[in-house]
Amino acid sequence: MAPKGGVQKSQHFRGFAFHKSRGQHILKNAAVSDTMIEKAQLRPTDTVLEVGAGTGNLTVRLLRHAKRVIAFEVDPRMIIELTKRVQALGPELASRLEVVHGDVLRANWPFFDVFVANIPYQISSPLLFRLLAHRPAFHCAVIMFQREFAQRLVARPGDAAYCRLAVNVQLLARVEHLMKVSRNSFRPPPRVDSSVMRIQPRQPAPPLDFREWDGLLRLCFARKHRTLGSLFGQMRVVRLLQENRLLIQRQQQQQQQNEENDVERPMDTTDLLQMAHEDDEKEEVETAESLSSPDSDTEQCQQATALVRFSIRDSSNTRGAGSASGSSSEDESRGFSSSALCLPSARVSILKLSILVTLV
Ligand SMILES: C[S@@+](CC[C@H](N)C(=O)[O-])C[C@H]1O[C@@H](n2cnc3c(N)ncnc32)[C@H](O)[C@@H]1O
Repeated sequence: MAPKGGVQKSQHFRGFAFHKSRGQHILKNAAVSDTMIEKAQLRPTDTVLEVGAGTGNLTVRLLRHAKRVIAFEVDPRMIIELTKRVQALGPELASRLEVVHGDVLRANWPFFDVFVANIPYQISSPLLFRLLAHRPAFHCAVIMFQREFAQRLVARPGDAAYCRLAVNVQLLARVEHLMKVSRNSFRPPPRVDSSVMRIQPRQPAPPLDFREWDGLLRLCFARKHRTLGSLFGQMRVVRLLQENRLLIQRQQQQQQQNEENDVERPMDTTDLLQMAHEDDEKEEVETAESLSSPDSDTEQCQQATALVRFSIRDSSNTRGAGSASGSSSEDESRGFSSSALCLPSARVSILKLSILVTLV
């Protein structure tokens, strides 16, 4: 059955239609596949993870260079084609392939050394953060992205494309633009251009509380054209940060009283994963809102700080304080805590921000 979102009926492969909603644009340019594999610098001992194997144009090449390839694919029709194709290559190569049927974002991921994929673009952001949160960390990833998304990944301070995504990804990984790929390299051709990127996780990962960090970034990027100085100079923002501080203090006191034996959950990359899902969507919404509202500076700032404030309440609720009135399920789903968003700590985090942004 065709998934929701439409089928490009004019584009068929061996009798079946490509589903646009699943990002089914087969990479037909063999030179691009070969370059991706070359840039991944595969060793014969490597286990490779591929997402969206499709009919196997990349997969069959990967099998020739790696010890093992684990390929996720959501569409059973593609899996049938892929399996037939790989079996025709002989038992030795076929035995190196493990195909996993299902949505990669819902699956548990195995261990892998290298990630190589021409992914469905609609899952770029969650997939990327899932990658960066994966432990043990992989050696390198070579990924085809939509060009605009790729440009955001490498954007530097001052660039129009500089955003939370850029800061977060560059904080956690070295990101490199490897090559531009035209839409004619795919069948059917997508409406957008593409770029191949190399991503190498920084090891060890910076010792940060990712929820705290992302809470701060949300404030910093709440209004794109506002400087940090003017943002944090606003009385409204300062007042909200002070309120946050009081809330945190109350939360800590309550925690001490009620949960003496409770150990604080260590910060881990799950927090990073959580924020990633919200990253792009939130930014797009914010951009749309800011365009439609000429006087949205303070509103956006209020929204960002209000979200932070709600999250503190939510976080105290999950520790047994009951349900706070006024917190929507959307707020609850955000799940970032804000110990950094109390005033003194926010100053420290701004310092951290400038140091880290300078470093990456
Ligand atoms: C851009 S095509 C790439 C196909 C092939 N790797 C190639 O380069 O020719 C993306 C593939 O990802 C699959 N796909 C889409 N969403 C997926 C998901 N959530 N999990 C796993 N595979 C997915 C699609 O069915 C499609 O085969």
